[in-house]
Amino acid sequence: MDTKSLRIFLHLSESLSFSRTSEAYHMSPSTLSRHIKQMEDVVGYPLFLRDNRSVHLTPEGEKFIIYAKESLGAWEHFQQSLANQFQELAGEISLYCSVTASYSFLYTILSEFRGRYPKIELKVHTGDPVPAMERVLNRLEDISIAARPNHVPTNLAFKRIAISPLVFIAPKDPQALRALNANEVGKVDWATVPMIVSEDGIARVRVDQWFKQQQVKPNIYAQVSGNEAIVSMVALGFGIGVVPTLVLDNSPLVDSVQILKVSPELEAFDVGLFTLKKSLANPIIKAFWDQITD
Ligand SMILES: CC(=O)[C@](C)(O)C(=O)O
Repeated sequence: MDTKSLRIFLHLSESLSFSRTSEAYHMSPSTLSRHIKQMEDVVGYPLFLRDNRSVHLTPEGEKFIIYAKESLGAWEHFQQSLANQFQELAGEISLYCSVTASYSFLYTILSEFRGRYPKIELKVHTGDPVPAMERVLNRLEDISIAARPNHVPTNLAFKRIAISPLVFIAPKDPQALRALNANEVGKVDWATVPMIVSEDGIARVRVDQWFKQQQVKPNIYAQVSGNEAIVSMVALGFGIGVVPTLVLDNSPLVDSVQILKVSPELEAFDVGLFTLKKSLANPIIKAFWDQITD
């Protein structure tokens, strides 16, 4: 039976007045009567007893109220579930970050997001953080995690996740240290010590500036892409490196290296998410962005 008929029946079962119910449904009392008659034919029993002065429900009519309410409830429930399905955000986001960032941040970022938006699929690409911002600018990724440069392009939005000091690290083993002309912590011959630094990017800019300030030309032994590998090279005794502490904290080699106290200290990394400001008009990216609180 159609939902409109069920609603009309329920209205009449409450009003017990053909004139009021016909008015409510903008039909004449005789059309309403015909409607009810058709329903009674389908049900096979009279639903109402009527005479000139009053209208009463029959026992079958009473039972039919239960059926009508249940089926309308089920119908509404069904419609709601369709509506929810269309309102639920679905789609794909691509995210670029370093392996370290995936260890440190993805769990926190994604654990709530996954529950709230199960239909948003995530594509995570990991690698050297240096090109992370560029990849967003070039639309290779929707979002990336990286350190904020001193000048962020105006079409990019940035949201901080963490501050991580940028530190000089040396091998912990005293013999390995001595082999590097750095026999005492804090006493390093900066002109000769082999340096292991980022090939490029913010860390490299800061290290180069630091050496310039010291008026020393660094002896660059290795240029590495990806901070994790800098820790490995230093742990193996190849030189002194520069990495954000975040990378150290997540490195299996953390116990093989030590942080050197240097003055002045390097400017810390301001690590966070990048996306194109334009992309925030996309509800999926906006949903991801909005659930990050620094
Ligand atoms: C998140 C980031 O880009 C770091 C901290 O620099 C890294 O993981 O190397």
